[in-house]
Amino acid sequence: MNFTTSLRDSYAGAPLPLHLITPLDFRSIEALPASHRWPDPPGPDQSEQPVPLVSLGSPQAAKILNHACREWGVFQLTGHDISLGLLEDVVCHARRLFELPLAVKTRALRSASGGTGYGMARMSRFFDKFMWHEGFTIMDCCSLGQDARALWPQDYIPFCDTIQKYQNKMKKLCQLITQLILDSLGLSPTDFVEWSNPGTASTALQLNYYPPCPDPAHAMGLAPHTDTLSFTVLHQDRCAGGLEILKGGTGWVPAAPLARGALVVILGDLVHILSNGAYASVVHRARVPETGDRISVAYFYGPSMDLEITPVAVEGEEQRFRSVTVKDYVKLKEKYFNDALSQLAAS
Ligand SMILES: C=C1C[C@]23C[C@H]1CC[C@H]2[C@@]12CCC[C@@](C)(C(=O)O1)[C@H]2[C@@H]3C(=O)O
Ligand SMILES: O=C(O)CCC(=O)C(=O)O
Ligand SMILES: [Fe+2]
Repeated sequence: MNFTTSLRDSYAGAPLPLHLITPLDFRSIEALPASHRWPDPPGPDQSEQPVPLVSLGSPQAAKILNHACREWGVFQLTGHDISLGLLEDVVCHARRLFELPLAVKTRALRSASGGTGYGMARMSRFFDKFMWHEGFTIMDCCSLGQDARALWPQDYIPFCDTIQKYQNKMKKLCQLITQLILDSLGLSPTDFVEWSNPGTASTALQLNYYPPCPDPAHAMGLAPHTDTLSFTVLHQDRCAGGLEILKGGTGWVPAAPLARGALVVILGDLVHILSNGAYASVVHRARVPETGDRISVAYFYGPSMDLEITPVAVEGEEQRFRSVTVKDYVKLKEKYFNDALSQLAAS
């Protein structure tokens, strides 16, 4: 018997009402409804420098990574072994999924107390406006098969195969990224075993779809948030109108891929806690493109739900956060959302 909580179980606690799960039938909408109209979001601050680029294998990689984690909380990654072909396949399957009629997609609707399947972003309940967005969340092999069969009863295998291949590749890449981050924080190989055990890692894959929008300037793709786990590896299908990060709490900086196949690594709250705030999780949002639609594929990676995280304080610095297990932090985030980290502040 295994009593370890999975990421999936952790989201089963607080049931959500259906109107916070089922997206709008975006294709049938001709004007932006008031429910989806956001007060003018400030445009990006184009004067900023571009997000730092870490090229795996380059002699500069460790140095740039350290700088990027300290100053930005985000970096672009090239030199990884995820092929362009696989990245394109995943986007292609995501598109096939989101192009299904709403009635078919809702056959795989996330349940009120579930973490996986089709629906709005989980965080929707923390905002009074709705986002111009549909998502599909995958947390482990069982839910994948079940949800894919609900969508394509006869033809679910190609989708599952591609997703599984992507998850396997991403998991290996994330182990490597974890190693780089931990090394750069001066942690030991023992810590690495705990933080990146592929057998107990907490992972989730999220397909994001931003449909064509009648009024992109007043719509919000994904509202500002930080990601919960250690970090997120994001693939974007286009080079404009997408991810923006909040730099230094002031301006929104676009983080479109700098090269074909460049992935964006977004630091999450668990690395923020571990690094005692030195590698801060970065607030980010997604805009809606001016024309056409947009797809992004986010892979969330973290350690076992049972791992207790204790901040590593450097140079006699005070410990800024209390120690917390991953599962307790996930609960705090579900309750307090963007205030979860301050709930953890050491008194
Ligand atoms: C492992 C994760 C990470 C989740 C929850 C769960 C599965 C879905 C992820 C997202 C995806 C969209 C933004 C976010 C804020 C959301 O609402 O759902 C993410 C959240 C988090 O990073 O907190
Ligand atoms: O679509 C994007 O660019 C952002 C996606 C994101 O932030 C997420 O899935 O958590
Ligand atoms: Fe995110």
